[in-house]
Amino acid sequence: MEGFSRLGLSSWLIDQCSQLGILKPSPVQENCIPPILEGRDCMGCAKTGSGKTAAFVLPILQKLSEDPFGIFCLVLTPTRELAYQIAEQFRVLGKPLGLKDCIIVGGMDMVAQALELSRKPHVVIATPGRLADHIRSSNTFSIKKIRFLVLDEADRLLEQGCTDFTQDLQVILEAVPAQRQTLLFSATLTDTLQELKTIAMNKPFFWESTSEVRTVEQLDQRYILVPEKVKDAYLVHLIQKFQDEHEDWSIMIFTNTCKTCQILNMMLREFSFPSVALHSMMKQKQRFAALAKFKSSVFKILIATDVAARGLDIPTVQVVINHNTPGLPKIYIHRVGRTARAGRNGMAITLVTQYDIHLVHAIEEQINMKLEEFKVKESEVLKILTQVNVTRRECEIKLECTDFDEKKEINKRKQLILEGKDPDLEAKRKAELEKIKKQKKKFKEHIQETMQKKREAQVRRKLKKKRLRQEKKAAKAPQ
Ligand SMILES: Nc1ncnc2c1ncn2[C@@H]1O[C@H](COP(=O)(O)OP(=O)(O)OP(=O)(O)O)[C@@H](O)[C@H]1O
Repeated sequence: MEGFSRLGLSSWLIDQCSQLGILKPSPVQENCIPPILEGRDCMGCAKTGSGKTAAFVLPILQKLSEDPFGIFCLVLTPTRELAYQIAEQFRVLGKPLGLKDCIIVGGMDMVAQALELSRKPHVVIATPGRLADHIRSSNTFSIKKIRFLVLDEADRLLEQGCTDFTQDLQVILEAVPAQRQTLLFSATLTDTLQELKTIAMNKPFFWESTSEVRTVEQLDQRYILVPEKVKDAYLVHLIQKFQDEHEDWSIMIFTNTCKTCQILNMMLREFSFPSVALHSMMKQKQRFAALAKFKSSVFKILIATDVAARGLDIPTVQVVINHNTPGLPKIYIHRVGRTARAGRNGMAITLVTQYDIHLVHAIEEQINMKLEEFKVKESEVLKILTQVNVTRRECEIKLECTDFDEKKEINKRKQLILEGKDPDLEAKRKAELEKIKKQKKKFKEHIQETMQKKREAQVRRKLKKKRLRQEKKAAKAPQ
């Protein structure tokens, strides 16, 4: 208990912490809570599962208890599930305050959210897209007086990845006061440090854990080198092995696309594995239900896209399997961070094909350690290979009979409309770009072909000259 009071936190907060089993501050809490309580902006970069959420929730609650009003704090986070998780921490730790929170995420009823916002909750936890929509369309609430702005997974919010938050972020930053405390947290802040400094301008306090290795010590990191065609058989074999060898087990599997996620889930269920999928093509209610069932161990396997890669705190996860090697080391760090949290042990296994070896090298360079090979009896895998591949193909055919691809197309169109673009015009533009690309490729190939022909002709000419010289020499030589 001594630890937290030394940081300047009140006894009621320390009592709340102990109810969650938080007895001693973790390094990120120890280092970031005092400057936040002093009123400084803060950027905290610490490993996955090291307690970054409480590092900002605790000092905010302390400040809120001293001068309570709504809306006091705005937390932005990249995914809907993460918003609910953060809200839960605020709720539990802030219970004695009678804390009112409000979650503003996409996929949920906008009118109900607008009503909740108008009731001036103390804390708003939001994904940028939906909050920006509310700011654009409603004048029944204001975030002009907030004291705290938190960007959780701050580097992701600034990235222009497949979901680009930057425009929405701009709208939000224009709606919050310049006089505020800004707190930025992530396990991977360093790449976006300069951009982050433009958001946290109040002489930010920057803290980064000093350890050389960027993943947690308790995490056993392995790889299996597999040909693409036998990947699924390896996956099924690995799951079977964990099921056979462990009483209490729970696995998260990451895939690169919604479709693969869906197909693999169907396939695992064909093999009677207790699995459930989580990806952005699912309805929000299904997403929450899937996560809740996995958290409560009704399902032991969660198969997900990178929508679940960051922040989710599910202590029971013992193993993370990367069905594809992540293209960016940062994504790898967050994915494998879903296990071995808060001092627990865990294992991460990455399936690597011959085409992904350079990606593994990039990951190893970033995390500053080598992955070890996970030994598997190949003969065991070969026994199930045909059955697994046939089952997968059957699942693919089943999925083709549904409107999955169509839905994807509709979602894409919806997204473009939300971004203020005309989907048909965009399709035309894309087709034109494709055409130009093809023409360029053809032109390049044509040039390469011409150059090659020239080179060959040159070689032929040289050889001919050489031959002629030799023939002349031979003719001149005495018989
Ligand atoms: N001081 C502490 N002692 C023990 N457990 C803690 C402490 N602080 C937080 N925890 C617990 O550790 C777990 C991980 O915390 P949290 O989700 O905040 O990690 P994180 O650093 O935000 O991870 P990520 O980078 O993956 O988002 C949670 O279950 C939390 O309740």
